[in-house]
Amino acid sequence: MSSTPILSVSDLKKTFPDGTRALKGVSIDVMPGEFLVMIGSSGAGKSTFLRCTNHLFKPTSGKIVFEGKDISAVKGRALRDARKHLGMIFQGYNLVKRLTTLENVLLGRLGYMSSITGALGIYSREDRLRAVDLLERVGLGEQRFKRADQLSGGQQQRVGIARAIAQQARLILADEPIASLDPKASDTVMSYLHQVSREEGIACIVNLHQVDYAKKYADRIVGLKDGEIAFLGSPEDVTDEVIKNLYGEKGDKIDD
Ligand SMILES: Nc1ncnc2c1ncn2[C@@H]1O[C@H](COP(=O)(O)OP(=O)(O)OP(=O)(O)O)[C@@H](O)[C@H]1O
Repeated sequence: MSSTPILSVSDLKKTFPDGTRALKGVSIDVMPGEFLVMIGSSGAGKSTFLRCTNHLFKPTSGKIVFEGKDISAVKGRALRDARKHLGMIFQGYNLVKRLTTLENVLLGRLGYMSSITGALGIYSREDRLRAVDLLERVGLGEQRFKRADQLSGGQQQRVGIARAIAQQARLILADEPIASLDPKASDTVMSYLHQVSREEGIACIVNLHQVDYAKKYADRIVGLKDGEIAFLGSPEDVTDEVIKNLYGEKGDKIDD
């Protein structure tokens, strides 16, 4: 791993208009290719952190440096450019339901096309072949002509992973990618995500409720509590005491 972070967040704060202080000064560096998992109880600020990082929410203050560029206050074209290498796997923010699986992967190429070819969906042969290849890598080669809304939840998340690679993402933000999946589908999605992170050198920040999955896959774990980092360390350092501090009780377990 290189020693320059792909993402460097300093003193990020987010206060919502109703006065809720969701982030109270979060600082973290994410290294290229690093698989970081964020845990913490409901309302701790995990989603807000990811949404501020990709500007779905406007941060109240703080600095966000992505690929060496300060993107804290970018807008319009500069924001689109900044997001070019930022993959997102969000619940309900993921696929265009009426398009096929393959077309959804190809959407990852839009940032690299002119607005006309993009609007007309004129993808190069190279992009198409690569998209088919990527779907095969996430075990969905056979499903490529199926409409996205006919896929299972786990399959949809895997399309999101393929699309992020097509997009040449350098960082994937995944907000509870396995929240509504059964244990088998959860493990499949997590292992594909982890595998592409390793193989492509794509850094990931994954918000999870399940502590066991966090321990199984993470290089480092961030524990958020009341909008602040309460734990930052390796999976082995997540002791029962850490869990008790974060959740006030034992963390969720993989129940299969
Ligand atoms: N749009 C909003 N307006 C006001 N408060 C909000 C808004 N979005 C989130 N919050 C509040 O900010 C805090 C952090 O919420 P956030 O969704 O980031 O937590 P989380 O850790 O992702 O929780 P969960 O695991 O349940 O998704 C909570 O108190 C939440 O109620």
